Amino acid sequence: MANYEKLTEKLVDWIRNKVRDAHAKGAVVGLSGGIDSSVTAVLCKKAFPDSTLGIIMPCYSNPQDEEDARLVAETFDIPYKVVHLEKTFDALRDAIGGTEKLSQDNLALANIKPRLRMTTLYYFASLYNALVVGTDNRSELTVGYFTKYGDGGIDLAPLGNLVKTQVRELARHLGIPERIITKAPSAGLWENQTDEAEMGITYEELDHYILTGEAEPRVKEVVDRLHARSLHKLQPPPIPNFGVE
Ligand SMILES: Nc1ncnc2c1ncn2[C@@H]1O[C@H](COP(=O)(O)OP(=O)(O)OC[C@H]2O[C@@H]([n+]3cccc(C(=O)O)c3)[C@H](O)[C@@H]2O)[C@@H](O)[C@H]1O
Ligand SMILES: Nc1ncnc2c1ncn2[C@@H]1O[C@H](COP(=O)(O)OP(=O)(O)OP(=O)(O)O)[C@@H](O)[C@H]1O
Repeated sequence: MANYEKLTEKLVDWIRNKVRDAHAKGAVVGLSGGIDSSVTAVLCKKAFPDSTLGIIMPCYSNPQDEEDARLVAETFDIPYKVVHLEKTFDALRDAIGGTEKLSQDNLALANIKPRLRMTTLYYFASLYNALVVGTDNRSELTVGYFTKYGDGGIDLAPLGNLVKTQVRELARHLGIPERIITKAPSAGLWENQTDEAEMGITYEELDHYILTGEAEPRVKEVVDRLHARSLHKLQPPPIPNFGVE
């Protein structure tokens, strides 16, 4: 039987130690109204009851997600700020000559959203001498399902060793509202986007493969391909191993 009480204690200690090792004083978390950021924020709140800050950053997002993010902040007494990024997004899109349409066919544009959020989170982290605590889990990290230097631009990844289905169990243990646990995971980069539709596999299939090494050929093909293609996202930028002669 998995012990989520023990895991919670260990993760809370881990966050506290990592933040203290960095001589920082607290945690800043982007609150999307989804399960990963809700769990991360609650763990941070337990680690730093007086210095955890949630930031809600709507950018042409589903209004229900903002409501869910507020619900989590209010339920767990996490102080938060709301920073609207639509105007900034529009200004940048216009300056770089980007097209209007946010869609799967326009990832260059869609990936600006998580990168604006990253910039905002680092502003507050610097202002309050806190670390940016990321929400990426092991399932997403395995297949590179995050934006490089966007939601991948973080200081700590406490959920990075838990697959999505384990994050769900942890969320139940922490008392995250059920409607957040059961809604379809989405990066919210365009209308009606869902993680599973975009990846072409379910989290159940992905997690089973990660945990057991076994999957049907279709799943293996997708995961192995996405994994190989995104390895660069988890490594520092390559530097030549030669200098001037
Ligand atoms: N081999 C290589 N070595 C070094 N760098 C390499 C590279 N190949 C590409 N790159 C660089 O990486 C860039 C592509 O990576 P990236 O910019 O991340 O873009 P990309 O992987 O194409 O898109 C991000 C994916 O993550 C999903 N996402 C985003 C945000 C949140 C979530 C979520 O659910 O949490 C999911 C999103 O829906 C999309 O499928 C290229 O433009 C290039 O600059
Ligand atoms: N509207 C938002 N406001 C604040 N932070 C956001 C917002 N959207 C995304 N984020 C941040 O970026 C992270 C990646 O979010 P995204 O919604 O893309 O997918 P996710 O990995 O399924 O996370 P979650 O389950 O928390 O939604 C979130 O966990 C959150 O920290």
